Amino acid sequence: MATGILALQGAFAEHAAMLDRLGEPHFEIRQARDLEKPLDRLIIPGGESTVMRRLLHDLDLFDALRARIAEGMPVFGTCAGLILLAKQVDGGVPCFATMDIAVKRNAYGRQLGSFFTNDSFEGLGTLPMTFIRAPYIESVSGGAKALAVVGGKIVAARQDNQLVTAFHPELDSSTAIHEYFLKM
Ligand SMILES: NC(=O)CC[C@H](N)C(=O)O
Repeated sequence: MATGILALQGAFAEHAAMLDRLGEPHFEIRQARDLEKPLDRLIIPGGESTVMRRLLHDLDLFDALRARIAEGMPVFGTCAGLILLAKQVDGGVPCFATMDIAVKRNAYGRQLGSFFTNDSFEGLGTLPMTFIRAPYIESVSGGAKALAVVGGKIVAARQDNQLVTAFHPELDSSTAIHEYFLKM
């Protein structure tokens, strides 16, 4: 199985390191030509969702990737990646809009925007969670289901082939969420 990591901007190298730890092959997606390779699943990293959204269009990646996600290719979005998959974005503009979640960007405000906690994740037990200028999910609808709630806010969700976290599992020691994704 070939895992592509969107590598336009942000924390793509950390996801690559995580997949290396799991012995899982991967490649970077930087330009349309990279989509000629077999692609079985996609990771969209954290970073700046506004910049990534613009680059996806400028580099002609948007339509092909959106079609693949809509067809059911497994996709894992962390932080900015979560924002890019959401149908509704408070404080931003939807991008792929394939997931029935409403998200709030930079939701914790400047002071509290970055923090660390340990909290429970559906089916995986207690996991480390690093939040960096994080969004949270205001609501899930349709086929989307919450997988983790921290301080009353939904911070992870899944809808069929789409998995999102508001935090950054690629920055912590636990490989559990990446393993969960690789089994989807
Ligand atoms: N760490 C992150 O990915 C932050 C997301 C960023 N605040 C955004 O809106 O894109």
